[in-house]
Amino acid sequence: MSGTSPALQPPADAVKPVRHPDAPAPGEPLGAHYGQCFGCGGDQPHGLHLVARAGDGVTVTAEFTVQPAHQGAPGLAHGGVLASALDETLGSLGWLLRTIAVTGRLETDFLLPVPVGTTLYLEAEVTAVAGRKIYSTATGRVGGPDGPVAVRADALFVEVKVEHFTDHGRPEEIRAALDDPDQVRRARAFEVNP
Ligand SMILES: CCCCC/C=C\C/C=C\C/C=C\C/C=C\CCCC(=O)SCCNC(=O)CCNC(=O)[C@H](O)C(C)(C)COP(=O)(O)OP(=O)(O)OC[C@H]1O[C@@H](n2cnc3c(N)ncnc32)[C@H](O)[C@@H]1OP(=O)(O)O
Repeated sequence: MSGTSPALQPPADAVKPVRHPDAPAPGEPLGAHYGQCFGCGGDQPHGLHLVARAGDGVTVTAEFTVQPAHQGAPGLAHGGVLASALDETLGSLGWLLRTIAVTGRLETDFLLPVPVGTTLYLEAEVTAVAGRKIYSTATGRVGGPDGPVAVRADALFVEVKVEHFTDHGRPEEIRAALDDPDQVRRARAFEVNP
């Protein structure tokens, strides 16, 4: 069963997404947007360490292998962790639009149990854009990139300014991020007009 609530139906004035001319080339790894990110950060010991690559158009692919720290039931991935993997993959679409956006709504279907040790093969695509609202969809397959869909999601991301983070993040992490030239460069890579 899957379905999308009215909140995730693009409005009549929505347009097709446009891949930014400076988007990473298809196949290029996107890297982490923040080293401490639970989804993609390399410095987060129990994080997902999800690795995403640019696809064609406004799409990305990603892989994530379920670790023992990600269990809900014995030997099975926690649903919230799988939702995080979908959220992270959908979030990485911002690299292709060069837009900073945060998840407003995420609707997830869990179709198959996912054992520890499984690699989840994720794909995400922006389907429509309406002003600051970015509509997108994602799947996570098991057994290979063409295997059965274990999880899927539809989402609404909302474009924000960098002040969304600097105004609301805990000051010590924000200070550290602003003092890190690599972090500032990564944040700018998301923005059309840094
Ligand atoms: C140098 C330091 C830099 C540090 C930054 C570092 C790196 C930055 C780079 C990239 C990072 C970017 C993203 C991270 C990537 C991946 C991680 C995965 C993604 C996430 O995990 S991210 C965390 C979870 N996420 C949140 O923490 C959001 C909390 N939330 C809010 O911050 C607000 O809620 C916000 C901003 C969403 C909206 O607030 P707002 O005031 O700006 O705008 P407003 O409310 O007017 O909404 C505008 C239009 O969206 C519609 N709309 C809004 N929400 C809706 C909903 N839920 N359902 C249906 N429609 C909705 C409205 O109905 C309206 O529609 P309309 O225009 O038609 O009226």
